[in-house]
Amino acid sequence: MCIRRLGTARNQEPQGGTVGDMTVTEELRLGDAFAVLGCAPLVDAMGRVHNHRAHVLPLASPEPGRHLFGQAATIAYMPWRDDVEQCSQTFADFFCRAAGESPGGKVLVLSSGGYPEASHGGGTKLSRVARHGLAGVLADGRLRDFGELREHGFSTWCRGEATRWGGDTVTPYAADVAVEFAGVCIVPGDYVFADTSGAVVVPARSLGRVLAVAQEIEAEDARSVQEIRSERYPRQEPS
Ligand SMILES: O=C([O-])CC(=O)C(=O)O
Ligand SMILES: [Mg+2]
Repeated sequence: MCIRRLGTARNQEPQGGTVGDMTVTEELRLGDAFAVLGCAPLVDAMGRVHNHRAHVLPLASPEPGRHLFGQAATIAYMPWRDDVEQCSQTFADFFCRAAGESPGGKVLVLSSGGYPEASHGGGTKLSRVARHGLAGVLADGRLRDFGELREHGFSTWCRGEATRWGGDTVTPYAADVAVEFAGVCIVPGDYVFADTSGAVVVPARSLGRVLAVAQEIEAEDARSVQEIRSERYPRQEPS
């Protein structure tokens, strides 16, 4: 059974408590800091701190004004088979294993299972995200019922809307494991941020460093814009 500790969907008031090592207030503040920066400086900062790919190209959302931030709770999808035991387990089982004992504020991450055009869930199954206080959903596949997802109040980013049920194409296979997401490795507990520009995945232990470097990059960019404002045209090379 899922244990609901916190309500941190972005339309809800924080109810106190902790998310991982952080209080809910600290995590909301951090999410706001990410939102102010946006994806590009965060991706640049990841490039300075780490060598691996950390960015996802823009996704679709039922409510693009809602950014998504939180620690990844992962479900790995696979192509559906009629003879594999996992394919007969329910989405609820995988959801609870992914979200763990403290689902509040987490981001449910769904890998594509090789079929990004297939539906990976919809308004009914994903109503658990609101019920158990997760921040939202990041799906490398399509989702159904955009209208319902919008009403649930959490933030959703995915490959687009689907109308056809996808349960005979893809199926949850494992929970709380590393997943491949659009060419990026997402490990449970990584921080993910998504907005209209795309998404970025930050290892939990690098969070403070990446945020600080992204803020430095923003300051460098602001200085460059100031210099460009007083630039002569054509540029005069120093003699
Ligand atoms: O049934 C599904 O797999 C997807 C869906 O529409 C829902 O969860 O509402
Ligand atoms: Mg539905």
